[in-house]
Amino acid sequence: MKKVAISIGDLNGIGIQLALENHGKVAKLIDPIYCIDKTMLTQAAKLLNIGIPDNFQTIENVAPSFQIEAGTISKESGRYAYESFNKAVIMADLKKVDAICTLPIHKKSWELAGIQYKGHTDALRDFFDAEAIMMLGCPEMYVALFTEHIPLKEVAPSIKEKELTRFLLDFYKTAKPDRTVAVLGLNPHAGDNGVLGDEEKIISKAIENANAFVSWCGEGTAPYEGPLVPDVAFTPNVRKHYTYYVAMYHDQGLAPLKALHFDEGINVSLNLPILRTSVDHGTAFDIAYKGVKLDSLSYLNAIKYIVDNA
Ligand SMILES: NC(=O)c1ccc[n+]([C@@H]2O[C@H](COP(=O)([O-])OP(=O)(O)OC[C@H]3O[C@@H](n4cnc5c(N)ncnc54)[C@H](O)[C@@H]3O)[C@@H](O)[C@H]2O)c1
Ligand SMILES: N[C@H](C(=O)O)[C@H](O)COP(=O)(O)O
Repeated sequence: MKKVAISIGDLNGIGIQLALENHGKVAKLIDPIYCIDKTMLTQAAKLLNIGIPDNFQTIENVAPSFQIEAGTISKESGRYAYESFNKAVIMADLKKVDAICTLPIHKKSWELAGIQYKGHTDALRDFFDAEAIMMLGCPEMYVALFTEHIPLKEVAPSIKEKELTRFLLDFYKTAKPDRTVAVLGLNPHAGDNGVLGDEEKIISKAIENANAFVSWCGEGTAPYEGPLVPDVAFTPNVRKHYTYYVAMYHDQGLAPLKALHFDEGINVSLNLPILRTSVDHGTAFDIAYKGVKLDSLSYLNAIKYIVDNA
């Protein structure tokens, strides 16, 4: 069975409930090591009124203990979530585990804790000095993000031929798409022949470059198509032609993905020396520690992806 380090996410959120409630199912698929100290686990389990399974394997000295405050942004919780993630990454880097699965963190809590990263992907990029790619989805549809956690106003200037070509080659190499990949335009109507913007010229050139490199290597012909008009790219008819999409920015790709596949979708970090998967949802502070029945499909699918790919 694969050994997997599970970082516990923001303890003021729903991650720990997901971990405890699904441990029985998860332990049938993998050998999980939860990156949480016994004291914090006991506190959370008591608040949730959930028993701790006998074989719930934890680690010690993750970070200083703190008082859990359900649904609250806090620097203590942010620090704990980050250290939990850090421990999981180190275990994977040292090959103590085969992969990591991350439960959700809160970005503001990380910021309050003085953490310079916007999320896990960003931190992994720095840790491994590698151009990690954020891909979310499920077997029906995967979306890779060319830009991710940056303000919208910075998206257009970030679209550069060399960087996008590199991204497309990295994505081809690590996602190993088995169908043609759709690359979205940036502007309304993909610029409408330059009437509404011209970043599509750069996108077209990067697609041309990536396709030429791939076919020059004898790997196949033209894995990429585009730039597609973004507002029709996810209509039912167009989706019949594609499983993989490359979006130019976060909400361009994740709004349609989460509208269609929020429950079952997962997050995978590609182009790294380790495998990391995650749920596609956040900390859900609005329902944390309230006895609400959670949807566990994303978490279970994130574990299953590791079983199939680690
Ligand atoms: N993998 C991650 O670490 C990750 C992923 C996405 C968002 N986030 C972060 O989480 C924080 C909160 O984000 P948000 O409020 O925009 O999104 P969210 O996904 O936390 O919540 C959106 C809605 O979905 C519901 N929901 C989410 N997961 C659920 C589940 N498993 N079962 C039932 N209902 C569920 C919530 O109650 C809420 O109504 C932000 O800081 C965000 O950046 C982290
Ligand atoms: N963009 C992701 C999502 O919406 O699910 C999320 O913020 C997680 O990002 P990291 O994988 O960098 O934590």
